[in-house]
Amino acid sequence: MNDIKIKNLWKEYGDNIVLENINLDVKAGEFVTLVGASGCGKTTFLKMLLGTEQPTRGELLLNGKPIPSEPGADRGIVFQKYSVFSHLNVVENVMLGEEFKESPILGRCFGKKRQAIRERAVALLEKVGLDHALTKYPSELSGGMQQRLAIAQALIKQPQILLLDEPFGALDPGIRSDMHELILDIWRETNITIFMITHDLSEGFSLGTQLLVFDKQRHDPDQPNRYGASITYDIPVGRSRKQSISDIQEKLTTQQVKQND
Ligand SMILES: Nc1ncnc2c1ncn2[C@@H]1O[C@H](COP(=O)(O)OP(=O)(O)OP(=O)(O)O)[C@@H](O)[C@H]1O
Repeated sequence: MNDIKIKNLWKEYGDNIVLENINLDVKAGEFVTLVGASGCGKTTFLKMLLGTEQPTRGELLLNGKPIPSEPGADRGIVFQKYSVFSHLNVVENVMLGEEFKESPILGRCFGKKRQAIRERAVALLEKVGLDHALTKYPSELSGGMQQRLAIAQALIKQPQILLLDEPFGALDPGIRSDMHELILDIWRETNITIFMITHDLSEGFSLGTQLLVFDKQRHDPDQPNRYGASITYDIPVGRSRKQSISDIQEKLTTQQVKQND
């Protein structure tokens, strides 16, 4: 099991308090969606789960132990901007992570080992609907195809936790709904824990099982960095809807207006 427990977590950059007093329990296999005003610290939060940023204070526990302070194969991430390698073709992009794991110096395997990695990569590309484009380069792919590739790239390491930072934000609505189906299929098949940032509250409600709203509870107009955001709503969704979308939407809009003042 990969339960996550967060206790009184703070993140500060110098005198900019980004996150304060974050407390959270996430059971393995949840699909957690994160919403909040721009700049309130959602990406920073994902980076702490990934291990590329460290909390200033507090505890971030995975199965009762501190999350390792560096990225590991158990946690994969997909960003909004395409994070694939432009000089590698589709199948090579997916194989790369595994080749580096097997051969850290060369980053390339040979013979049967390479063949086995290739077969796994092709199977994943089939799952994300890119098996017809194995030898294409990223510049030849649409935005949706590049995000499918980035998802396959993250999945080849068989992570227990998948972190998605607005993965569909740049895509057209039709493509987005295809991507929703894809990510839900992957989540159901693998029982992986997903954390996904979105600016679209209805996406957060419809995809997630647990919706988190990040917001500042205290605000000082003269010192905007004095207080950080915390989790103001932690709602089970998909099962029950205790709060309405419009209620939360109103709070988010108010927060955005305050930040823009
Ligand atoms: N490496 C860093 N050094 C200093 N400040 C940083 C660093 N990374 C992020 N910040 C600051 O932390 C705050 C939160 O940024 P973050 O990117 O986490 O917000 P966000 O909620 O993901 O925003 P958006 O929705 O616009 O992507 C911002 O004020 C940002 O300037």
